[in-house]
Amino acid sequence: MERLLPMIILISFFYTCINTVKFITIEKEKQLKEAMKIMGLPNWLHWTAWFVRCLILLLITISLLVFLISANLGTDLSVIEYADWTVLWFFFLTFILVTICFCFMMSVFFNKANTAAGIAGLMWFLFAIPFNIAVQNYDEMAMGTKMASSLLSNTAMSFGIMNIIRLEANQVGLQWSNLFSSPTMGDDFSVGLVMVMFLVDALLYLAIALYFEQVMPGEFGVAKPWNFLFTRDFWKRNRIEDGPGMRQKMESSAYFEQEPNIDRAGVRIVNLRKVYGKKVAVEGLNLNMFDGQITVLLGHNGAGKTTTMSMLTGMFSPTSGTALVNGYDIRKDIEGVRFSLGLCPQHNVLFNELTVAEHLKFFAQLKGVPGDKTASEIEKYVTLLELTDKRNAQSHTLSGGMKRKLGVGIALCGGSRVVLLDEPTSGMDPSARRALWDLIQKEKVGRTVILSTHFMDEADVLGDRIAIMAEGKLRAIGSPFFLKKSLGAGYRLIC
Ligand SMILES: Nc1ncnc2c1ncn2[C@@H]1O[C@H](COP(=O)(O)OP(=O)(O)OP(=O)(O)O)[C@@H](O)[C@H]1O
Repeated sequence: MERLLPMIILISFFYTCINTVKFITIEKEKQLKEAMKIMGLPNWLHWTAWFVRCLILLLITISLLVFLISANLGTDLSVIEYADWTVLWFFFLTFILVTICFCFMMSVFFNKANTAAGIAGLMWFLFAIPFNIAVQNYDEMAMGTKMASSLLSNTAMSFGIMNIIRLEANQVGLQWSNLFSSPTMGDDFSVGLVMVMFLVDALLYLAIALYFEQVMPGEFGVAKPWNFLFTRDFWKRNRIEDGPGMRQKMESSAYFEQEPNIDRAGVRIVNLRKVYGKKVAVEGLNLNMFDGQITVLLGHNGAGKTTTMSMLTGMFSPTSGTALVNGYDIRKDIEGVRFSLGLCPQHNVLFNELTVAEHLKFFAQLKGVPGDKTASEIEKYVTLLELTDKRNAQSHTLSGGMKRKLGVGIALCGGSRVVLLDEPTSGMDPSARRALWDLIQKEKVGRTVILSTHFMDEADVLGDRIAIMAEGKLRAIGSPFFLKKSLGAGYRLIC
């Protein structure tokens, strides 16, 4: 029983454990986590939500387990006769705290959900190996060795169960009064010490998870330097107030129009460069995008528009150069950048089970809209997006065009100051495109809107300024009128 019971407990936690790792990693894999963080989800809230969810599930598991092993049901599992069930329950409660932190730790190292779940399942049982090796000569083991092996939570749990069974054999059982006494003469290791080790392990696993999440964020996200904890930027929010003083002299030429006379630029891009392996996706980009204007990034497939936007939102880190978004530096303070950002990514990032209204509510609240104002915010965007009939439809039941509309609504809601729309009208019919154009025009007041497209007509209608990109470089920038004048070819009909 000393070996069998730990194994039964490991198996009963196994399913919840690998599922938790899987679902946390799915959020990462499908970019949902980054999308939520871009629109204001604080990291602590993300982990707390997962913690509470797992805690509830595992509390049910341990309550059933304690009932099965300690109630006198006459089954093979009814092995506990003398122990106080409240101490047992508390023992398992500390074990589930460390188990949740174990799941968090496993999930940060992988980008693919199935790989993460597979490896986590394997590690779950590997973490119990030291116990299975040590169990034969447990009584001869030094205290230090027992403590060190207990850094693996499942080994610590197995030691704990072993002591609980020995206390049963002594016909006293585990009680609050003997929590820190060993059932074996001359041994200092006890169930109480195991519980202390659970808490030490939980803190250790959580620290590993939070640290590696920052330095190895995976496919999406900006990696912090390994010593980020010791840098000033990590502890101090650093905002540069934008205004006339920030105005740089931009050379005007045949293809580059003089900048408009607007004081505040929501986005200032300085020498931004991104290289994927050997492919230079964005090369030395210098561009300012102003308040109250729609700046269109126009370019063919592969011109570098999405890469530029991804760097502005912190989805990818730049190879060199930087940008100030609303005064925050994308290399140093991505949380500050995200404070005022709304994003409609190129591929719809929606929760299948949430309805249109629930999406708007969730993202509006993430961006800080107070509870009593969310209803009017939902109403406003459901009406503007012409999705009134679909307000209670789950997102997976919407058509492609409706999903794009919802994505734009999510980006705009909550008063985002800087709004990035990556090909917002792709897959829409002509009338829906025109309706969306009207909406974007109406909503640009007081915001810096950046929109990418490869449709010339869209750029012409929407763009206050159009930045033409090709092969990662800015080739021309100016108002539609300026560009038509300087780049226009062919016939000209003047009426
Ligand atoms: N994750 C990646 N790994 C390697 N190369 C990439 C990656 N993402 C983009 N690229 C390359 O970088 C270049 C710019 O791609 P990007 O997606 O930014 O272009 P785009 O202008 O947004 O095109 P589209 O209109 O098709 O979305 C392309 O040549 C693309 O193949």
